[in-house]
Amino acid sequence: MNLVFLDRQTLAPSVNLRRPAFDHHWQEYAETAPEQVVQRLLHAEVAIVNKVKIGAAELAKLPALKLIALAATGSDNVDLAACRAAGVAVCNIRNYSKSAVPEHALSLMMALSRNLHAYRSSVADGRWQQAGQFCYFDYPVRDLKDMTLGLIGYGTIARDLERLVRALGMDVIVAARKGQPAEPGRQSFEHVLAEADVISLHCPLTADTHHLIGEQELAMMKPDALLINVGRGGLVDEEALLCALKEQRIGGAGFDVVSAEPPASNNPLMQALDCPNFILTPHIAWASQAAMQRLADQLVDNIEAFAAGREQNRLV
Ligand SMILES: NC(=O)c1ccc[n+]([C@@H]2O[C@H](COP(=O)([O-])OP(=O)(O)OC[C@H]3O[C@@H](n4cnc5c(N)ncnc54)[C@H](O)[C@@H]3O)[C@@H](O)[C@H]2O)c1
Ligand SMILES: O=C(O)[C@H](O)CO
Repeated sequence: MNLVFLDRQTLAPSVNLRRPAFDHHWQEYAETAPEQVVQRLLHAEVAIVNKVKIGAAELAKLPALKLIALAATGSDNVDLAACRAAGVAVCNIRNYSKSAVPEHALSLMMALSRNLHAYRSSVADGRWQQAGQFCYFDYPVRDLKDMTLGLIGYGTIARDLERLVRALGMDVIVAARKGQPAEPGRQSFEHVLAEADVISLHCPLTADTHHLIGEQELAMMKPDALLINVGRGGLVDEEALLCALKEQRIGGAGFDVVSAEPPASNNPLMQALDCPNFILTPHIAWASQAAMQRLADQLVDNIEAFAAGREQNRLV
């Protein structure tokens, strides 16, 4: 079996990626540009990708391909419908980041609610020396205790985040899918937007969730609410968020993801970086050594399962 990993560099060099325990030929590339995908996968039965895009146009030219093994939970870079139509199986990685990503989301929430970023910058700028007393109050400092977290998407990561924040004394409400009514355990999407002090996004990026949060939704949020996005960039209309931040219509935003990564310098969120209440990290919520190693082990498990004729973590 020919296995080709198109973007090996998306896993840190410290990760031990064992070779599958069956006869195979392994080829890996540090990175792959869109125009190189077909040529590199021409003889591959198994394509391994983290973020390289594979769509209907590529699949049409890859008759040998049998499996796309995602080195990620998110599958928005692969056209699942086209894979189904082409008879190409797809599997992803599950549960590997259930500590890492919730901890990152919580870090963003804490940093924003206490304005750590703004205070750190002002200390660096000499503001403390000018304060004339032992402290100063340029930015609000808020406790998460007694705040309400609104979860959009309630899978592995969201449930672990819920466990963490409940220990801090936060209340948690979970949104029903947009356009669907409230049901036991789920409040309507609009109710969650209006009631939560912190909104955190944990659903996949699909046609249904693209720009789930836009101008209208931002306007429904409390004026001091925080928006956390460790899911996917496309979930939020970035222009609308930039306006809301600049016009101080929301309390702050903590993002680990943007719509195109790495972001172009004209990405709206790059223009939000001078807002003291906006924090952007470079898609590293998942990237603890422990989580990445779990991902790498599960990636090879998935491929071995496929080779043995077992369905494991299959999306298609
Ligand atoms: N920033 C990072 O480093 C990082 C790491 C891992 C995962 N992620 C992202 O986080 C997402 C969630 O990961 P997970 O492990 O919790 O996945 P999961 O599959 O366990 O949970 C996703 C949840 O979203 C729900 N959902 C699907 N469509 C929805 C919709 N239209 N509206 C509301 N909910 C919807 C699903 O029912 C499911 O409960 C992934 O899809 C990925 O995009 C980011
Ligand atoms: O979806 C995921 O698992 C993260 O984005 C890392 O690839």
